[in-house]
Formats: sequence, C-alpha cells, structure tokens
Amino acid sequence: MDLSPAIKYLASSAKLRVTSDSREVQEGDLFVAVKGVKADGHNYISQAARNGAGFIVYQNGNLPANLPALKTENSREALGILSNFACGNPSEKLCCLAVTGTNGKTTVASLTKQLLEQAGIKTGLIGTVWNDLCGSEGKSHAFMTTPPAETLSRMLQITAENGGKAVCIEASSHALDQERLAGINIKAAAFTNLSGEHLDYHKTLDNYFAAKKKLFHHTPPISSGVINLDSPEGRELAEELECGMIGYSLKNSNEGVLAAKEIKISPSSTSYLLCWEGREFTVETQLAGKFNISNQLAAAGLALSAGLDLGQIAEGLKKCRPPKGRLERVPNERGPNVFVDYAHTDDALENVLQTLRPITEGRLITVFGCGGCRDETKRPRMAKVSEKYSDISIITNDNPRKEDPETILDQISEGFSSLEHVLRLSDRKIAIEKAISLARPEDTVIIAGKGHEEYQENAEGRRDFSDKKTAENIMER
Ligand SMILES: CC(=O)N[C@H]1[C@@H](OP(=O)(O)OP(=O)(O)OC[C@H]2O[C@@H](n3ccc(=O)[nH]c3=O)[C@H](O)[C@@H]2O)O[C@H](CO)[C@@H](O)[C@@H]1O[C@H](C)C(=O)N[C@@H](C)C(=O)N[C@H](CCC(=O)O)C(=O)O
Ligand SMILES: Nc1ncnc2c1ncn2[C@@H]1O[C@H](COP(=O)(O)OP(=O)(O)OP(=O)(O)O)[C@@H](O)[C@H]1O
Ligand SMILES: N[C@H](CCC[C@H](N)C(=O)O)C(=O)O
Ligand SMILES: [Mg+2]
Repeated sequence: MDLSPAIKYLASSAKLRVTSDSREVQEGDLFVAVKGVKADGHNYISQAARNGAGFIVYQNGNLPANLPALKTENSREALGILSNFACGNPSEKLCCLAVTGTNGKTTVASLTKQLLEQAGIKTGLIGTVWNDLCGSEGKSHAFMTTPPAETLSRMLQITAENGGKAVCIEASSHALDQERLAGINIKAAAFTNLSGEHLDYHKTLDNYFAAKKKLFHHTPPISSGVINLDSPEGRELAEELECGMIGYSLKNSNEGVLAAKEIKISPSSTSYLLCWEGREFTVETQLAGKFNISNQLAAAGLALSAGLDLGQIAEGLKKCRPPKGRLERVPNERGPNVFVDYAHTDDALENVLQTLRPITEGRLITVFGCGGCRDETKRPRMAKVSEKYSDISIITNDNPRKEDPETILDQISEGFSSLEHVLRLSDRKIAIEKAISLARPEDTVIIAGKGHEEYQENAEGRRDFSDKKTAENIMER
C-alpha cells in the first residue's frame, strides 16, 4: 500500500494527528474515512473538512470535499499505518509480542509479561483486564481487549517513552478483522485455540479463523509463530506459516516441539517438565488446570522468541500468578470452595469444569449466564457442558446488554436435556446466594462468565457488580 502522499503530509504537519472520527477532528488533522459496522466514515468527510481536516484518506466513492486526499484499497489498514507513523513508529523500539485465540489470550499475555519482567525487561501489557504502559501511574482498567488503531499506536508510544522495552498485546478477532494492529512491528505471535465464539460478528467459523490467521500473515512479517499443536486449527495454521515457528504441545514431545511432559495434577499442586531442544526443567505452577499448562507453554514460546533462556523461563513460571478473575478462589475459611472464572464460551467452561471436577469431593455447583448482543449459538452449548459436569446448574444473567434477559435464559435452557438439576434465577446476586447456600463444605461453587468484570450491563446501562465481592459479602455473613 503506497501511502507516501499522506506520510508526506503528516511529516510536514506540526501536530501529526490522525483520526477516523470526524467529531474529533481538529485543525490540520489527517482524517481517515472508514466504513464501520454501524456507520460509514465516508459520510462524514464533509464534517471532518468543516472541523479543519488538512488531508483525507478514503477507500470508497468520490471525494466530496476539495482537499488534499488519497484513495486507498483498505482505509482501515491505512489508519493503522498512519497512526503508527504519527506516533513515531513506536513498535520499532519495542519487542511486541501478540497473542490470539478464542481462549487464553489474557492469561498468556499476563504470563509473558511476568516472565519478561522477571528477566529484567520493562514490559507493557495491552489486554482485556489491564493496560500497563510502564508508567509510574501503574495499570489502568481496559475498555476493550484490543483498542482502536489510533489508541493502540498512542499506547505503544507512551510505553516506549516510559522506557518500556517490550509489550504483550492481546489481539482479538474483531481487532484483526478491523486492522487495529496494522503498521505495528510484531516480533512473535501466539495462537492458543479456536472454538465457537463471536459468530454474531464473523457469521461463520471460517471467517472467524481467517481473522485470527491474519496475525500470522501480518505486514511487516512476524519473525516467529508460537502455535498450539494440540489444536486442529493450530496444526492447520502451522502448515501455512511463512515465518519461524515454535510449536507447543501437552501431548507431543517430539524434537522441535516445546512440550510439557510428566504432568502431575493433585488437588493442591500442579507440576510438569518443561522440555525444549533437549533441555528439561521441572515447573511447579501456581495456576490450576491442564489448560493453564498449555497457556504457560504459549508464554514460554513467546519468551523464547524474545530471547529468554529456557532455565530462566522455568524459574519464572514458578513465580507467575494467574490474572484477576481466572479460576480465582474467593477466600472462605469454612468451605465450600468458591471460584470465580471468566469462562464465557463452552470450551472455556468445559476446561474449567474438567479442572474442578476431580478436585471436588462433593457436588459441583455451576452458576453461569450468557452475554446479550453477542454470539447466541454458544448459549445452549454452555448449558450442555454445565449439565455434563455439574451436579447443579444455576442459570442467571451475565451482561444482558440490550437483549431481553429472559430470552437469553430460554435459549440457554434449550441446551439442557433435563431441567431437573437446573435452577433459573435471573438476578445474579440471588443466583450466587442460592449457590453458596446450597453448598456443603465438601462442595465446589464455580461462578463463571464475568471473571474480573466490576459491572453488569443491561438495557439501562452499567451498574457496579462484582462476582467476587458478591460472593465474599455472602460468605462473611
Ligand atoms: C463491533 C465493533 O467491533 N465495533 C468497533 C468499530 O466500530 P464501528 O465499525 O461500529 O464504527 P461505526 O460506529 O460504524 O463508525 C464507522 C466510522 O465512522 C466514524 N464516524 C462515525 C460517526 C460520526 O459522526 N463520525 C465519524 O467519523 C467512526 O469514528 C468510525 O471510524 O470500530 C470502532 C473503532 O475501532 C470500535 O471502537 C468499535 O468497537 C466497539 C466499541 C465494540 O464494542 N467492539 C467489541 C465487539 C470488540 O471489539 N470486542 C473485542 C473483544 C472480543 C474478544 O474478547 O474476543 C475487543 O477487542 O475489545
Ligand atoms: N488455553 C485455554 N483453553 C481453554 N480455555 C481456557 C484457556 N485459557 C483460559 N481458558 C478459559 O477461558 C477463560 C478466559 O481466559 P482468558 O481471559 O485468558 O481468555 P481470553 O482469550 O483473553 O478471553 P477474552 O476473549 O474474553 O478476552 C478462563 O477464565 C478459562 O475459563
Ligand atoms: N470478550 C468477550 C467477553 C464476554 C464476557 C461476558 N461476560 C459477556 O459480557 O458476554 C466478548 O466481548 O464477547
Ligand atoms: Mg482477554
């Protein structure tokens, strides 16, 4: 893509501002017209011009304003490249490590950051829970998993200005589809897994996978793909890679595979042998669940790509803590065990329930719901998984957003073969109270779907709500 007239304009401009929102345009800004999901930025070029835009980049139709302009074949990609140019191409000063996949992105990004920090590398983080730009102000709550291109490039600029040397970025499928990472120099990228999710946006699983794959066919090319070989989609991706590859697996410890062998899981501890290129180190991990060993391999692969030594990585993994709201135990001295987790897909729920089932002496009580205005197809599938592993399923509201909460619960209910062990309590606080009141000391309660979230969103907007605080308050009574 030849953007030289736009780059020339930016280079000659004192302010170097790029935006795709006509409402934000200030005197001299470069406006990129993007066709979105709800609106079309091309309809706002005149407004951008009225607000003082000095240059327009667009993709469709004819230019309605008499301004210096450039027509491109992909204005979303242009937006990324130009935003990064305007921010001084910060990714060239940073070792950027990205992770995509349906589940595990936040966990892998957080583990990778912890590994790099332990090796003395000042590392930023951009993802679902926190953004950490290496500044003295610390972490801030994230608004999106992967921010819009203009914000993302600015965040990288701030990270580099703060002395950050690396950054771990969660790349959501929406972001990849919308080219929010365009123009970023990515050193290595990990792929965790693919399962049914976000079909409201992508329509088909093939489109969803194609969006994820874009990270590995990025411009400029990435150096290394860290790929989960236990996932069929991971194996397909591995065949297509044109860059270097670190494949990882819990099952295959052939030469050239970053592997976990001799996995030992007991109710109180998890350990495994981390193996790579003929070297082996024992890791005792603080993270529960086999799927979290897979996440640790992904983080180890990214850390290897960033130049860390395997021994250093194994030592680091022992110290790594799970991110907030991922299989997080709610402190409770009298039992039962109560956990909060962010499983909001059937695959995630299955992994979590498979982890908790063998360490539960009594009954497994699962509280969950499904977000509104998001993929509807996962609703009955989550019910099916809950029924398979739980003794009691309590279905409740997640974030209904603008949808009718009762319709969501009806759709979830369709996935149960019998409603004998199912309670339907739409108020999430009441559902959590019920689960805890039913639980005997030997039982486990899992509250799934909202993890770290500190709000609940319905048609009226957002109100404060935390699964963890709600459970804590109930158990303190
Ligand atoms: C569905 C979706 O992904 N929407 C994203 C998309 O917005 P959009 O395409 O709807 O934008 P639009 O409103 O149609 O507007 C199109 C263009 O016209 C411009 N415009 C519009 C109005 C106007 O007056 N003037 C003007 O210039 C807009 O600035 C925009 O450039 O592009 C915007 C800018 O990048 C994003 O902020 C927005 O994310 C919304 C807020 C969102 O909720 N996204 C979610 C679904 C999302 O992306 N989630 C993933 C996580 C998923 C996961 O965890 O797996 C994430 O990365 O956060
Ligand atoms: N490797 C994995 N395979 C399957 N399930 C996983 C895996 N890692 C985590 N999970 C489950 O998925 C949930 C979300 O994990 P995490 O936040 O790391 O994923 P994510 O990809 O960042 O999700 P999101 O797309 O919502 O940001 C966890 O709470 C857990 O239930
Ligand atoms: N990243 C996911 C999070 C879903 C979390 C769940 N609590 C919900 O609100 O649906 C999404 O945007 O679909
Ligand atoms: Mg995430």
